[in-house]
Amino acid sequence: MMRLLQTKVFRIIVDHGCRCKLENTHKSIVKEYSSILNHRKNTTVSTLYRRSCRFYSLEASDKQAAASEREKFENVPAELIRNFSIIAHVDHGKSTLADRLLEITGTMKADPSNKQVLDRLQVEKDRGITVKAQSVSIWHKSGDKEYLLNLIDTPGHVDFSNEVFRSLSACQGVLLLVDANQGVQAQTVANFYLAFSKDLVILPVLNKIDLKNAEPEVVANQLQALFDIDPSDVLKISAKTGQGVPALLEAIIGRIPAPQTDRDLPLRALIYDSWFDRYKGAIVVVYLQTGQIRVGDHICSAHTGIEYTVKSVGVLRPHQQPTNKLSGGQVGYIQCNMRTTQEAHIGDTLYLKSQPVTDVEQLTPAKPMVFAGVFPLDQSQNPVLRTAIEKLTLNDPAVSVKQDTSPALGQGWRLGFLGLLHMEVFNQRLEQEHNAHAIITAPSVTYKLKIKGKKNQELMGGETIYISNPAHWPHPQIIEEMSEPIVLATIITPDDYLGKIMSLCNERRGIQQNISNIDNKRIMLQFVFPLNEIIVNFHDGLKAISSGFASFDYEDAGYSPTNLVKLSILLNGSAVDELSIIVHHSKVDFEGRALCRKLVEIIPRQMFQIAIQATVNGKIIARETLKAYRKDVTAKLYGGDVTRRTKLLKQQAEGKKKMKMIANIQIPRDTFIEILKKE
Ligand SMILES: Nc1nc2c(ncn2[C@@H]2O[C@H](COP(=O)(O)OP(=O)(O)OP(=O)(O)O)[C@@H](O)[C@H]2O)c(=O)[nH]1
Repeated sequence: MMRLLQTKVFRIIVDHGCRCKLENTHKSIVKEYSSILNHRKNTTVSTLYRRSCRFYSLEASDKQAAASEREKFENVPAELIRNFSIIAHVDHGKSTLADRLLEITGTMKADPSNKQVLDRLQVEKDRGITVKAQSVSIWHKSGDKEYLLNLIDTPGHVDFSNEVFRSLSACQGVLLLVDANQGVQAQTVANFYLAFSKDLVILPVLNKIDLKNAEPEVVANQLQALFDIDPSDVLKISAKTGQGVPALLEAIIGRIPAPQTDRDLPLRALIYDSWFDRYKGAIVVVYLQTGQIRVGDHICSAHTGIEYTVKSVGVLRPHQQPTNKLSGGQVGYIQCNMRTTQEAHIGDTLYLKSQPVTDVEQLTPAKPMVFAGVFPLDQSQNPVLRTAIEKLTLNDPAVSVKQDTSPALGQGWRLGFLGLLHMEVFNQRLEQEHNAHAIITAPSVTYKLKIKGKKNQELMGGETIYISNPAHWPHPQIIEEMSEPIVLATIITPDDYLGKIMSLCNERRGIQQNISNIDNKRIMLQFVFPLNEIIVNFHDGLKAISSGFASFDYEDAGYSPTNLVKLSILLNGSAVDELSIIVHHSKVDFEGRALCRKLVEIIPRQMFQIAIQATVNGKIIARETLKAYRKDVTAKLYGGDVTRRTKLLKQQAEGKKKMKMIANIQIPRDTFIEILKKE
């Protein structure tokens, strides 16, 4: 009977001209019809017929709705478009505001489980931070007009400010979000000046006004004191409860200008983001400055000159929604079979082959600040790691990549990152998104060295070289001058913590430049720091001594003369260059002792004793001894089941896989980073 009914159901569908669908999606139709089939005992064939007709007429109306929405996207006039980013200090509520905007405009159903939906990467969910800017197109009705709002949720952490910078090239305005409880923080200042320098309209928005400690008036006054923002222009919202968000939507429409574009001019599509799709290759996210682009168009890259045929275009909702064309002023994606990561160049402009354009806008590429070696656990995993790095750098173009080799770790790469968090996130994404496991060496900055007069070793006399790998540090006798990268840092703190923060800055060789009051409780400090003093642990240290209240941001400030030495590590007499670091001469003894102490903690005891020594120019300055010990994991087992013993030994073997054999010593793969983390 069941068979008969099923057959009838499918025949009915076939009779309604859905043969193709039936044949193609047999399983899914059975699933979709399961509710009908579940009631089959009491259902007549004619009821099934009626239900199936309703089902398909519903599907047809869905299709119609999708087609009319596609048309809406294709025909939206530029005057009805608003392109903006949400920028703010870490945790001031950007992603939560994006959630509310999606809900209030009906792009996403209101549901308490909708939390930071634009933070789609696993690493973002794990860490609760945004690391990747995410664009989304939403419709909003205001009066009798429907507007297309293209919003970009950006990261807040200083290491990802490059994402903010790129996103701003697709915008005419920004929402500068400030937590009404915490007030203006270091990244608020940095983000304000970034948007200001790009001549964007800035909508100041105070968030979290639902919190009982919120002080919207005080924070509005801070904005006035620092940025000359009129307090009456400041909007007050709670991204969590939605309070004030409808008024914010009206302000976006009223105060942010529509993009200035001419759709009759030749196409100029600025690439500001990209990602890699396993089946479709590189997909680029573009802002159309002028012109139009359609599926089937022949386009060229201004950067590489390579030609492509457009396979698909569309908008991000935030999933990909295909359209037939994109027009000037719009933000959307283009898939055109770009095969390699180098082809999808951020800041590149795509134009129509038939209408070449010149003088294209260029986005300055991000400048990596921190460098580290990345090596496979064993050389057989080299191809996997290479592919993973290639794909990930497409999604994270701020990472620079160069081939590298190390005597102990083999063939690998030297990667440049914007900061330590960026490096950790990249490593986590390699593992989570590409299942590629790597050893990452201690991060270092790029030093500038001038080599003495005549030709020395491989180097030319008088030559200036840049060294980011301590293993390549030349002999001190041939160095004439050395300088290190410095940064101008901004710290904002309640005045109670000023004393402790000053001593931390002095300890890190900071030189004070400026101090000013933001209001009667908060102070803004500016310091120049050597970059290598703040890449590891400075931010955490600052947070710890200020109970989380101080915030920190920095920008590149060039190079400054210095006096540095290479601190090398010997394990049982063998130099392990991968563990060496460059330190200021005033800190050599302290750092040498700290490094040896750390290594004793990190390296597991082994069958033999290990001498750990720190040396500078061949002179030993610190030593620790790691005693011999064999961990017998089965020691606690008295007789019993042999499978239990094998299981323990297997677990021990798995643990060993995470180690690297260097100078005959098993070293855990995270040693290289752990040693730099100060106690
Ligand atoms: N009470 C209250 N909490 C809020 C509000 N907006 C955001 N939050 C909370 O603040 C925390 C940070 O919010 P996010 O939206 O992740 O902040 P973000 O600025 O996107 O963070 P990053 O992207 O990491 O810089 C979360 O715990 C939110 O629930 C608000 O209006 N009121």
